[in-house]
Amino acid sequence: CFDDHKIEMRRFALTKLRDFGMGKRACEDKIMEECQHLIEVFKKFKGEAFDTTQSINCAVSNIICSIVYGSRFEYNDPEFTSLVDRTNRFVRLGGSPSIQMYDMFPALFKRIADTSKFFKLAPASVKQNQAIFSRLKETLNPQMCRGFVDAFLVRKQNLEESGITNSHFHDDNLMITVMNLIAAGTETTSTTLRWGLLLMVKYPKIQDEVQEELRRVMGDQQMQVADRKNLPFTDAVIHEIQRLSSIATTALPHKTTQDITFQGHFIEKGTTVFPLLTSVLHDPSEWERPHSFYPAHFLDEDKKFVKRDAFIPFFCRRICLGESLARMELFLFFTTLLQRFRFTPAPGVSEDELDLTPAVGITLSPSPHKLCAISRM
Ligand code: HEM
Repeated sequence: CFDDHKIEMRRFALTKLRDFGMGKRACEDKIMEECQHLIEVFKKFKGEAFDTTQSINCAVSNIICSIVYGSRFEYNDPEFTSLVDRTNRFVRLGGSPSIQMYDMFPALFKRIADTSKFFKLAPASVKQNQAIFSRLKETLNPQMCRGFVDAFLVRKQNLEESGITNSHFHDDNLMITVMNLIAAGTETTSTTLRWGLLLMVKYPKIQDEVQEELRRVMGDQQMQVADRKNLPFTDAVIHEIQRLSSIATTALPHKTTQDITFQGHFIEKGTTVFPLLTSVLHDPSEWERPHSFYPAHFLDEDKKFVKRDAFIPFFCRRICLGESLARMELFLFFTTLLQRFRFTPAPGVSEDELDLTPAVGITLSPSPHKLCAISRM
């Protein structure tokens, strides 16, 4: 459900995220800078098998961190790695059946659900954010906001100076909004990217085609979002990665605003509904090969990219707040990594043996695996 304070926070978050570059050129530069850091980490493995989770999480998290806090972190900074690890554990634990049932029917499952591990994670994140906020407050300059937190603090200060003390701009709302943005902006995109690399390893012929298109159109040039339109096959592959992995199985809970009859079922106004995104992304009446990795879902007969109405990984109404950022990140990280590396299974593992069964969590992520990144340049 959406009350006044959520609407105000959502609107403020969206405006400020855009002000700090979300979906714009400035953000593109940040992502490309982060790609270079990620490439350096991958290169250090010298083609040996490794688990990409930590480094991809750090790279993706740094984008939302620099928008929210105003700066990025080094990948070996313990403050950062603990933040990223905790976000990861939070998402994994939050997807356990008992937490999911508690989320949907809190009154029924309050006593039964084992929420202890899940809720233990929150105090550490709160403490860590309080320390970051204090540092930002000490150096706050209202004329030069570095990120979302600064903008929030300046708005709060201005309201207080005008004598308004009951606004929604208070410390608790800052904390919850920041924690939501960091969690939503890290796990989703990094999980999708990890699916992308795993699928490239599993289907090397599709990886060949992507790399051939990148070579033909881009050569060694640095990627830009504007290049997407010239790379229809690669674009189709990225869409198909999102469709097949369907990392967010449901959207957030929504409430019906009027009585409605849906597929013969009467739903009363004010009922909470959980839209099942996977049921649409894998719907056999919408997709030719719903359970296969088939980039042609997004290509026409002339091999041009085509949009599909049933492609709704970000949902359709009151959509994901970070969609434009996520789309930019997926395109730039995926294409830059494939320009620089050939991805193969760990030695002794065949493509057939690679398991695509997802691990349970709030998002569906690949099961633990290692892969090799072999430098192409
Ligand atoms: C591949 C990446 C992503 C996917 C698949 C995804 C998907 C979704 C979905 C399905 C929702 C629920 C929408 C609804 O029910 O109304 C959502 C909400 C949200 N997403 Fe994303 N998301 C992604 C990346 C991001 C990023 C990078 C951010 C960073 C800002 C972000 C921020 C949010 C926020 C703040 C919400 C809650 C919006 C609200 O309460 O109205 N997401 N996302």
